[in-house]
Formats: sequence, C-alpha cells, structure tokens
Amino acid sequence: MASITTSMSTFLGFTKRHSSPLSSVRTTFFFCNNTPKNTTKRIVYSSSTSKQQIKRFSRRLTMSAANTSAPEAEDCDVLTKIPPDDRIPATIITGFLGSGKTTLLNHILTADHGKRIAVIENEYGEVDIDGSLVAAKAAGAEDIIMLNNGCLCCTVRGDLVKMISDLVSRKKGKFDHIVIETTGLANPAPIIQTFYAEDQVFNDVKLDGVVTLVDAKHARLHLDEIKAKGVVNEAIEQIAYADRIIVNKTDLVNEPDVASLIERIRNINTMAQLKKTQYGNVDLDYVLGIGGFDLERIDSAVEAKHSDEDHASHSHEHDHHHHHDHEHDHEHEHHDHHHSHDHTHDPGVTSVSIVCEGTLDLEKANMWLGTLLLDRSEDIYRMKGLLSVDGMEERFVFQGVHDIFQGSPDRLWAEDEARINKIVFIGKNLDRKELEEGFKACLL
Ligand SMILES: Nc1nc2c(ncn2[C@@H]2O[C@H](COP(=O)(O)OP(=O)(O)OP(=O)(O)O)[C@@H](O)[C@H]2O)c(=O)[nH]1
Repeated sequence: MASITTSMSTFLGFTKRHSSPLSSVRTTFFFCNNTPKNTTKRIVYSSSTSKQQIKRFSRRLTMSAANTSAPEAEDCDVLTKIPPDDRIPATIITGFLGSGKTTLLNHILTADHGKRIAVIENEYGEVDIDGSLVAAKAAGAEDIIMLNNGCLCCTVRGDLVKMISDLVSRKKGKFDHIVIETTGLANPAPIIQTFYAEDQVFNDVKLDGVVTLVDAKHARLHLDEIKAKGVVNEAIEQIAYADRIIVNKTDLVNEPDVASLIERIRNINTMAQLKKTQYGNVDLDYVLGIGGFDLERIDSAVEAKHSDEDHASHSHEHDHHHHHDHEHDHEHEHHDHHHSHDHTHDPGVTSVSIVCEGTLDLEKANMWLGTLLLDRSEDIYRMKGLLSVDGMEERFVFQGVHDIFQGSPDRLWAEDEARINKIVFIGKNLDRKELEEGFKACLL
C-alpha cells in the first residue's frame, strides 16, 4: 500500500498554537501539517521514524500531560475539548461486486432526509452513467460525478482529490454531504487515507464513515478466496475498514447461513455496527452522519455493543469449521463474543479488543503505541481506544488508520468512575497475547 509520510520535524513541531478563533482551545492531536481551518490534526508515521524520535515525542506528551491545567501556555499540546468540526462530511460506500452499493445509493438519494447530496461514482471501465443513477439524479442528487477511468483506490486517487476540491470550490454551500461509491474491487484504505493525506481535501471535507455492503448469498465465496502472497482479499479488506456493515440480499439465503456469515464478519471487525437488509433498505441515519472517525464518538465503537440483529445471530449453531492452510493462518481472536467453541476462519484479518482497568504511565504508553505503529502500521488497519492516563484528568481517546493517528483528551473522568481502558485493533496477524501484554506493561 502506498504509505503517506511526512517529516518528523513537523510531527515533533505539534505544539504550535492556532491562529484561528479556536486558538483559545488547546490543540488536540499529534500531527504533521498545519491546518488553518480547523483543529483536526494527524500524525503520520514514516518508516524513517526512529525510536529516538518516538522517545522525544513521548517526553513532550509527558510534559504536556502534567501541564493540562494551563490552557494558555504557549507550549501547550493537549486539548481539554474536541473543537466543533464543520467540514463537509463524506461517506464511502463500498462492498464486493453486486453486493448492492448502487441500490443503497439510490435508496439514499430518493429518501426524504432533506440533505443535499453530491455523489462521486466510481464505475471502473464504464462509459455511461448507470441508468438507475440518472433516475436518482432526477430525484434529487445535487451533483453526480463519474470517475470511470480507473479504480479509486489505485490509479485515480489523484482524480478523487481533484474532484472533491472542484466540487467544494464550485458548489460549497449547495450540498451537505458527499457520498462516494467505490468499485466492487476497491480496497478502502487508500481512499480513507486520501482524506487525511491531502490538504486540499482535509481542509474542507471530513470522512464520515465507511459503509460496507455484504452480499449474504455470495460473500462466503469471496471471503474464502485465497490470494497470492501480498495480494489483498478485497472482500475481507472492505469488511475490516467498515464503520457500518450491511448484510444485504438476505431474501436469498436462510437464517442459519446469515447467522454464520455474521459470525464470520464479526471475527474480522468487532467495531462496526451491523444490520441485515434487503435491497439496502436501512434508516438513513445508519449510513449518513456516522462519525466513524470522530474522536468524540470513540465511546460507542469501543463499547462493542452490537445490535439486536447481531445478538440474534449468536443463538444459532455455527457450521464454519473451515481451516485454511496458508501463511496467515493462526489462532483467531474472539474476545468480544464469548464463544467457547473452537473454529478458525478468516486467517489474517481479525479484531482484538483489550479491556482493562487501571491507569497508564504516559511515557510507556506512548512508547508502546509509537513503536507498535512504527513496526506494524501496515498490519494495523484501524484502531480506536479510550485510555486512562496518569496525569490526565480527562479520558484520552484516539483512533488510527494504518500510520495515521489522532488522539485527544475528551471529557473528564467522573470521580467515582472506574478507570477502564478500552482498545480495539483491526488488522492482519494480530497477536492478542502480545498486544495485551504490551498494553499491561504500560499500566502503573
Ligand atoms: N434479491 C435481491 N437482489 C438485490 C438486493 N439488493 C440489490 N439487489 C440486486 O442485485 C443486483 C446488483 O445490485 P447493485 O446495487 O447494482 O450492486 P452493486 O454493488 O452496485 O454492483 P457493482 O456496481 O456491479 O459492484 C441488482 O440487480 C439489484 O437489484 C436484495 O436485497 N435482494
């Protein structure tokens, strides 16, 4: 995957105060670029990041944590409040070929939600706008832009940046939301990274979330497909990056099959909410206004409270004892589901959750997370966490996508509140024991 890199000097220069009206609010994140219009910041780890640099970074955070009571201090780098973000939200709709992406898009465009939506449609190799989308345009999409000279996640990423910037400069104020439909073979990661790596996009548009359609009838075939070494299985990747999963076409399969598919999806991604549907028929607030990358909404993701539909599936017997003999095969994680039966599936991509009471030593935690991202950022697809850190009165929330990391203190811990840390990782070759031990070694 193309990695986004930045010089570590800017990364370490993250104490600069903002000249915006928000400057009285202390700045949030570890970051790489100045962003004049808002205070969302990013850190992008590069392969040239050294452990020494992480150590320096860690020391700076330690100092700033001890300094949280002095918001006006010139060298202050920790926020007590996550500032409002008024950038235009963008939702990515992805899912394997034929899973129902266009059907969902039409549902969104024709429903009565009062939002003015601009659509970016990536139909690889097609020349004309999909007939059904023409109908949707008539029904009210603010703008439909076709990207058909390549796949968004590879060749036309630059086009995506250009399209979003054109859209913003041409029509700012005339639309409220951007929906991007990927091709069925897209890997969402580079598309997600575009929203952080490209200032032209980042300054005006924020990623709202990734919605992944799963074809209840055919998904198993795609998930089972074993690719050559180094080749991603798009069906797995699309599930792994999702904030919302829609198991569609449930009219074509029986309930036990849907249940075992959901079980399998859950093994890949415990963080996303999941719903079963037919013809993409979901409530619109399930797919728009997700806040999947918002720090203030980390809570709901790390709680891993699954919907009734999820739980309903757990009462069924599972018949998926398949076991792949390939390089990624390893013991799978099942932390949140409390299933005791032995089965192995979706080798490679899993979710690992760590829930643990206690308070973290800031320097150790920084070292651990920094080193983890430095060594494993290719494998860590997404992570979200909520931490209790020594010297911070607030909970520390963070989220990351590969080498992009954002973190900020959010609300104060209540006096009688148990200091429970929660972290969820989604990624490849995750070793739960190692992650848990690494985390626990940072506790005071
Ligand atoms: N039976 C059934 N068919 C569905 C359902 N949802 C969508 N379809 C049909 O499945 C076909 C593919 O749906 P699309 O919405 O075009 O899927 P897509 O993911 O956009 O497809 P690609 O762009 O080719 O990747 C269409 O004929 C839809 O009418 C469903 O829940 N049940």
